[in-house]
Amino acid sequence: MRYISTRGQAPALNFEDVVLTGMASDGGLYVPERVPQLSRDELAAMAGLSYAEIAFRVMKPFVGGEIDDATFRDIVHDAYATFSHEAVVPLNQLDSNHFLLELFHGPTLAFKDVALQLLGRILDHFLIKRGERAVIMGATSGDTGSAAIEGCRHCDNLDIFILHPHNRVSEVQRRQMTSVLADNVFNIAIEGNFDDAQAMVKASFADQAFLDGTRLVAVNSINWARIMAQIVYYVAAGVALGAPHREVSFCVPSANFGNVFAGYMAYQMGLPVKQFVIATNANDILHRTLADNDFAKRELEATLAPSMDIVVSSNFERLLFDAYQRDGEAVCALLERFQHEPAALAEAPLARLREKFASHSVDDATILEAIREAHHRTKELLDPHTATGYRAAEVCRADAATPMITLATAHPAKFADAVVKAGFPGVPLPSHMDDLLEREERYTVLPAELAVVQAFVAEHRRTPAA
Ligand SMILES: Cc1ncc(COP(=O)(O)O)c(C=O)c1O
Ligand SMILES: N[C@@H](CCOP(=O)(O)O)C(=O)O
Repeated sequence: MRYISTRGQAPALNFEDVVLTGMASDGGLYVPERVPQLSRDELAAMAGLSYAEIAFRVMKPFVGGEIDDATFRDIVHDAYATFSHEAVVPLNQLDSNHFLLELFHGPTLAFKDVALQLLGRILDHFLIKRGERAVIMGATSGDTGSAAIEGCRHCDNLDIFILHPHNRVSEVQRRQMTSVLADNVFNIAIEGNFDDAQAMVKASFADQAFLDGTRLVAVNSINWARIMAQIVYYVAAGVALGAPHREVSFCVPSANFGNVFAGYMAYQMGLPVKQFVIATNANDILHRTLADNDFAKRELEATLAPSMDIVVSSNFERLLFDAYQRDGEAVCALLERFQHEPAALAEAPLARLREKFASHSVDDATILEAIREAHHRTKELLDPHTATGYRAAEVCRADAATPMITLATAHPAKFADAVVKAGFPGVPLPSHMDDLLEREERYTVLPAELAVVQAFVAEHRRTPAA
């Protein structure tokens, strides 16, 4: 299996090298050169299998034999044994044809655990095999950070630097990161927003001189392995509800676009999907682009769904690459224009996107209303991100006959503020986090200046210069 860049200029890489990097050297993101196919028989045979077994079968072609089957199976089984629900990602029926796919039963209570429990183990495997050490730099709006720390902290060959926007993540999210006092974990609170943090991480991949030759690895969804692992739950949910014999639809609370892009990959692999609904909060660039071809940055707004407070949505580039029929030059030109001025998609690619994707944007007042409404109708207490999906699914679904699967991306206990604002007394943290609010914290506040952040990373990494 080879991976190519969405901007068409960087060298193609194999699986091992694509996992041990981040962005491509031309500024693009890696995607598989050819999307592996799952036949109807292969899909049908997955019904009733364990999540780990489905994961092994779906991901095996992406690994391309670079980890032997027995080892990869063990890695996958270990990763999903950390989840507190036997089904790993259970489907919860809300009404006759609307389901919640609960992705928050991992160690840090958000969907990021599904990929990061696996990625940490794969990185460990490759680094030990090579006898190499590496530095991780990641940007988080709250959930990726703790999931990455939890997934990678036991890997002695890694130093982990996570940048979160200072005072813009929930208290539980912050403490999940900053109370990990391991020697290889460094939390940096950036005086800026998520876009600032993500831009600094991307700039660090583009010019790695500050690390004197030490390898830099991504844990954000710019890393292909993040997408690969997230494809699995679309397939698992689809076959549980009758695929390949019937179509299903998905509604995905979206921001950096890794999650819904993974669903699109499942569809490209052969899962019959009728419709993808993209739900956004007030940071609605994805909705504006699809609805009005308004691909323009606006000021980032702080909302009740803070993990989706993102304007520059990384993985949209991967979808654009397909919409532009894999014309890397056109994608590059569009994204360079977007960096500096309002942009718009060409007519044909936009029409291609609209064939499969619908979208809806949900403001804070509507998030609270959706939390109350879902609880009234179904007794489920949704977190504010999932609430955007619940509402968007209702507004956008193409028909009532196709099962709609809304992705529940986080546990409500992570977002007590929104839950209380919606009129509920709050939600207890699971027992393994009982004392989270009393644990000692360690983090460093830094200005949103690339040179300052890079100097901090260079100084604190335990990895000696190569
Ligand atoms: C809880 C939660 N929901 C939804 C999202 C959006 O997912 P994505 O960035 O993959 O579009 C995120 C993070 O981005 C998140 O943490
Ligand atoms: N919501 C995310 C933002 C980063 O997204 P990623 O999928 O690219 O890691 C977060 O919680 O950090």
